[in-house]
Amino acid sequence: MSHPTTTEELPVGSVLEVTVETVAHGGHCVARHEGRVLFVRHTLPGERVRARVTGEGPGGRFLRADAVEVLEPAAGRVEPPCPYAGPARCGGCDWQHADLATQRELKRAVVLEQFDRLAGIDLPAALGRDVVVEPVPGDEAGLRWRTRVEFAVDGTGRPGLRGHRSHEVIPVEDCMIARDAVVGTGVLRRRFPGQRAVDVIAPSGGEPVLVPVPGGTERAPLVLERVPTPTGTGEFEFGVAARGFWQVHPGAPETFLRTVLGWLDPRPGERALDLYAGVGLFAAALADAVGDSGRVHAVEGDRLAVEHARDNLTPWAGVRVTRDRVDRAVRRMARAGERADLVVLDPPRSGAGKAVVRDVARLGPRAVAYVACDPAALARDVGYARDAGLDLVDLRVFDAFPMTHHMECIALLVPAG
Ligand SMILES: C[S@@+](CC[C@H](N)C(=O)[O-])C[C@H]1O[C@@H](n2cnc3c(N)ncnc32)[C@H](O)[C@@H]1O
Repeated sequence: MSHPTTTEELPVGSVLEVTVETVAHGGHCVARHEGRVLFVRHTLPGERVRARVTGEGPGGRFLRADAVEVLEPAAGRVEPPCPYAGPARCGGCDWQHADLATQRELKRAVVLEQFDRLAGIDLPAALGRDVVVEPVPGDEAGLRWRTRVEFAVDGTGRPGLRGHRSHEVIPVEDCMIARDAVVGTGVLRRRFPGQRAVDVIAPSGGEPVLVPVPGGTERAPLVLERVPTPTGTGEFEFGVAARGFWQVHPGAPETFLRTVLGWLDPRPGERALDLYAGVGLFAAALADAVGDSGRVHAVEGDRLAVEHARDNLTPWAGVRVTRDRVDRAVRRMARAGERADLVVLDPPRSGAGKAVVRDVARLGPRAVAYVACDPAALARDVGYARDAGLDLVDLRVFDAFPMTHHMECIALLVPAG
C-alpha cells in the first residue's frame, strides 16, 4: 500500500522536475531531489520529467512518484499501445511506454545490478559473455500473451484491473496483454455483483474458463495444459486447477523445459529431483529422459497441486511425488545421506533460501537448474550456492512477461572446479 508521506516539504501531490538516472528493480527508475531518492514510474533512464510524489517507502527511505509530464524523452519511449496505461491508471503493466528492445535492455540492467549487489557477481565476467534478455520464441509484439488474468470487481459488479499499489478498480474494456481468448469470453461486458474478482483462464487445451472469486480453489475446475516434449516428438498433458500455478505466457512452459532439459542432459538411470514441482512440468520431462531405470522425486507443498501432479505423472513408474515443504524434504534427504544427480529448483518469488540451497548441494548433484521469477532472490541464492560449492556457469533471461517489469531467469549451477 501507498504510505501517505509525512515529509512536510514534499507532501503527496508535490510535483518536482527531475533528471531520471538508472532503472531499479520493480518497474521504476531512480531520480534525486535535494538529497532524497525518488522511485519514479512511467519514465525511462535519461529523461527529464515532472514527477508527482505519490507516497513514500518504508521508514521514509525514499519517495515514490509518477512521471506526469515528459520534458525530454528517451530514445526508447513510445506511445503506450494500451489506453489504460499511465499515471493513476491501470497498475498491471510497468513499461508500456517503452519499446520492446528498451524493455529488455531495462530488464538486463536489473539482472546485472542484482547479481552485482546481492552476490558480488559480475555476470558478463562470470559467464564469459554478455547477458541478453530473450523473447519467448514466437512473441514478436509482447501483446496478447497472458493466458491467466485476475480481473478485480468494483462495488457495482464491473470487472476491471487495479491501480498500482492501490485497491481502486479501474474498469477496462480490454487488456492488451491478455490473450484474445481471455478478453473474448465477454467477461468485461458482464457484471459480477458480490464477487471480489473473476479469474479467466485460457488453457492450451479446451475452452476458456471463468472462475468467480470467492468460490474456493477446491471448486475451481481442472483445465488441461499441453506442452511439446523437449525433443519435439510428442506432447505432455497436465491437468491443473484453474486457479493453481501455471506459467501465464503460453510459450513459457515449452521454452523453460527445453532450456532446463538441454542443460541438465539427463541420462538413463539417473536420479533427479524436481523441487517446487507444481503439477509436475519438469518431473514429466525428467522422467521421460531418465527412463525406467531412473528415478524422479517431485516435492510440492500445495495439496491440490500434489493431487494433480500424481495424476499427471502416473505414466511414469519411477516418479514419486511428496507433499511437503521443500526445506523440510531436502533437509531430511541430506541428513539421510541421499544423493541426486540432477536437481530442478523452481521456487516462488521469495526464492529457495540459504538452507535449501545448502542441503541441495549436500545431495551431490552434477547439475542444478534454478528457474526464478525474481532476479533478486536468484542472485542471493546463487551467492549461497557458491558458498556451498555450486558455481553459476550459465544463465538465460526470458521476457516471459512483456510490458511488465517481470522476467524469468534460468540458471545452471554445477560443482565448483
Ligand atoms: C513457481 S511455481 C513452480 C511450479 C512448477 N515447477 C511449474 O513450472 O509449473 C512454485 C511452486 O512451489 C510451491 N511452493 C511454494 N513454497 C513451497 C514450499 N516451501 N515447499 C514446497 N512447495 C512450495 C507452490 O505451491 C508452487 O506450486
